[in-house]
Amino acid sequence: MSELVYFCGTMDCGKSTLALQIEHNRSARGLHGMIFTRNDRAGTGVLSSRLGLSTKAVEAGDDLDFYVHVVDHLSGGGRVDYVIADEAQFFTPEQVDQLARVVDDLGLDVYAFGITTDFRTRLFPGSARLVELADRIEVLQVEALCWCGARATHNARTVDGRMVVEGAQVVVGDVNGSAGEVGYEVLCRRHHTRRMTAATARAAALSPDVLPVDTPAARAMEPVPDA
Ligand SMILES: Nc1ncnc2c1ncn2[C@@H]1O[C@H](COP(=O)(O)OP(=O)(O)O)[C@@H](O)[C@H]1O
Ligand SMILES: Cc1cn([C@H]2C[C@H](O)[C@@H](COP(=O)(O)O)O2)c(=O)[nH]c1=O
Repeated sequence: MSELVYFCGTMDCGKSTLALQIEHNRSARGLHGMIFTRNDRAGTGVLSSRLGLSTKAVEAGDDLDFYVHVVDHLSGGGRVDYVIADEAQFFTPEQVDQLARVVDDLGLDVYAFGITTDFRTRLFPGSARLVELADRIEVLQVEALCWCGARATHNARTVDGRMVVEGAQVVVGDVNGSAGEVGYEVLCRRHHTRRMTAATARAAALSPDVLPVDTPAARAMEPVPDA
């Protein structure tokens, strides 16, 4: 039975890497995948992972109909055995309906990958529709970690290491943004709620106004004395 599977997690937890592994394993057995992405950091028409691997992909703008695209390919004599769709949070809800139709009407497995919530902890429209429609939701098992060592569950948007809570829902970027630019940092819920990033926690730990806290995480934040 074919399935719509939604693989989700925070930024930087290995979603694109898993997408590339699924593609590798299936193509190594002679199967043909159709690969889509949208707004990958590496550029248009490419699905890339931070491990350095990448593959060509169809850029899925708002006007792309996934179902029509796959049907057109099959009608032209092409072969499609499964579909991979990365950065699925950026898809429209209608596009997620089209992915479900690829499963139900064409009998193909669809593997979608994306973050569920934005920097304000709100669902992306595409992710919400995936949660509503997916046959299976898989949370990635490689945990991204908050600076405190807890499992990271939320994505913070940062500028110069400080969390920001205003701005457009979609701003393409990476963890560890450069100075003055929008970046992202994954945090546990407690530190997302307190708007405490690694940089602000470090600044607070160094401040003479703050009482010393003796926890492993606090010790890890302490400056290393000169040798
Ligand atoms: N230098 C490295 N050595 C080992 N693993 C790395 C390295 N750089 C990144 N990674 C792994 O890659 C993951 C990010 O993979 P990626 O597929 O780009 O994430 P996502 O698509 O979820 O944002 C990190 O969580 C880490 O596990
Ligand atoms: C939280 C959040 C993220 N984004 C962008 C930033 C990246 O370009 C992608 C996520 O990519 P990854 O492969 O999962 O690291 O989403 C955004 O536009 N808005 C946000 O709120």
